[in-house]
Amino acid sequence: MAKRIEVSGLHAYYGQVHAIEDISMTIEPRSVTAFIGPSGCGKSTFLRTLNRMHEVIDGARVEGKVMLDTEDLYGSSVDPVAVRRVIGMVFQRPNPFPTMSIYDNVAAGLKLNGVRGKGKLDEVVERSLRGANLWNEVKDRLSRPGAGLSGGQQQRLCIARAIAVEPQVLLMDEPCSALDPISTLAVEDLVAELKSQYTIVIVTHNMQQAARVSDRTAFFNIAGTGKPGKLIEMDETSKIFTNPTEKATEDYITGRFG
Ligand SMILES: Nc1ncnc2c1ncn2[C@@H]1O[C@H](COP(=O)(O)OP(=O)(O)OP(=O)(O)O)[C@@H](O)[C@H]1O
Repeated sequence: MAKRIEVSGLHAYYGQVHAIEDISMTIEPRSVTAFIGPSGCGKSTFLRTLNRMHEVIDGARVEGKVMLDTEDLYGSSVDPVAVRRVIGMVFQRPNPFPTMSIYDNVAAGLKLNGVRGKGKLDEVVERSLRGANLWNEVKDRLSRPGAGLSGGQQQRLCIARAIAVEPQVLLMDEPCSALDPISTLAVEDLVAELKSQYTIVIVTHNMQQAARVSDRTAFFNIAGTGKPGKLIEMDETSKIFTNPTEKATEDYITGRFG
């Protein structure tokens, strides 16, 4: 299921604003890749170019190439909605559909994909909630609103919703920033389990988190206000955190940045 992402020469713009410049990298399947870097360096923008979410913003555009195994995601015959289906996304703030039950939150994407039949839906909902380490906490209240769960539970519900449709890649944009430390650990444990099946990319401001959950880390930086963000280096996480090649990376991870 997991696929490799190969990015080459990627630029992203918001109207006249050149947000990220000339990014090339390979994101390996069945592993976790972390994106770190100071605020405004374009981590979230770059993440959103990987599943064609960037272009939903008025005036936003992308140049360059993103390959998902052998498929060119920006190819002229590619449907962006289909791309978003195979490259799922989990956002900073848990965003369950507020009026829907826990069950329907997880089943929504399946129903949209035309899956019918209670037996099949029940099976996928249970498997996804188990996969998100949430089943035991919610199995007796599946018909209650998803919005009634705690923040950490809501985030795991959003992860269950994302994995229910069996994506090939899971993009996570600061998925723990609104969570308490216990819920954060629950989500990190989950990420560690999911990586055996998925290609996972996680944007995080928390460097301990990047060190705990990721196999490879990409450090992005920005030369100054109004300048585009750039990829400075990408390597094994242990290398980035102990012996980075670039001085800018070392300054950032040791807190000397700025
Ligand atoms: N909707 C938008 N319209 C115009 N400019 C935007 C928009 N979203 C982001 N930008 C700009 O693009 C640049 C990169 O922003 P982005 O949010 O990707 O950075 P980031 O590294 O994820 O930041 P943070 O860590 O603070 O979330 C910034 O200069 C930002 O102001």
